[in-house]
Amino acid sequence: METEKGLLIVLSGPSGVGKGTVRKAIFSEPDIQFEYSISVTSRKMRPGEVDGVDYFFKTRDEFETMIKNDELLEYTEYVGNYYGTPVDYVKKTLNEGKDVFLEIEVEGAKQVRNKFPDGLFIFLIPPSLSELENRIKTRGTETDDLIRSRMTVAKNELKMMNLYDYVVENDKVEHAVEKIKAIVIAEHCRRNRVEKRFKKILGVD
Ligand SMILES: Nc1ncnc2c1ncn2[C@@H]1O[C@H](COP(=O)(O)OP(=O)(O)OP(=O)(O)O)[C@@H](O)[C@H]1O
Ligand SMILES: Nc1nc2c(ncn2[C@@H]2O[C@H](COP(=O)(O)O)[C@@H](O)[C@H]2O)c(=O)[nH]1
Repeated sequence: METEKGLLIVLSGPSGVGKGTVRKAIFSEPDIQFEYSISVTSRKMRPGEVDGVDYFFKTRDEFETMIKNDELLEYTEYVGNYYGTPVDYVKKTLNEGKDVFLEIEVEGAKQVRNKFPDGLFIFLIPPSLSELENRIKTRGTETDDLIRSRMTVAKNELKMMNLYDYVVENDKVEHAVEKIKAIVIAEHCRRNRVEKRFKKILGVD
């Protein structure tokens, strides 16, 4: 019998809204059944980041070779650095019937939507623009110039929220996590997957 493909879950939203924080909180839950797709980037490693855990860190040349070799499902140049999703991992994992979770910016999400129209696209929004700026500043990883660039991009990205299946406000991390988990369960139900899963667990046809 052919294995049913997993669900591709895409979490996107403007820089600083809390995508990484929410994603880490989701993956720290014991019952979570998604596989996280680690992105490739040409950006410099931040203190505390680990190659192969937070990102696969590459030089610009290495990244451009990956583009030429068609190794990326999507990629973009964001505020001076490349970011992309390795295609083989995503396809292999979905084919094994596992859900794959991407945490990417808006341009990349648009490219994924074109290739995987059946994916589940969730857009994270901040409680306000001033709170968004406050979060980027508080993180303390960007210079003032980069904060301004990220805020300019963010204002345009927020206009794209109507292209998503769901919009989730990240007021409190734990609320956003619960909402995203509920959305994924609802989508599985809508696509008749939960019923199949329970039947498998219960051993009924
Ligand atoms: N719900 C929240 N309430 C308050 N602060 C938050 C919340 N979620 C995230 N933050 C804080 O906001 C800052 C930005 O969060 P994070 O790095 O997760 O954002 P991001 O969307 O992944 O950013 P980027 O796109 O730049 O990688 C961090 O300092 C984080 O601790
Ligand atoms: N299009 C893609 N965007 C990605 C990917 N991995 C991360 N990102 C997004 O880039 C920005 C900046 O990230 P940072 O780590 O430098 O703060 C942020 O919005 C990420 O979500 C990817 O593979 N493709």
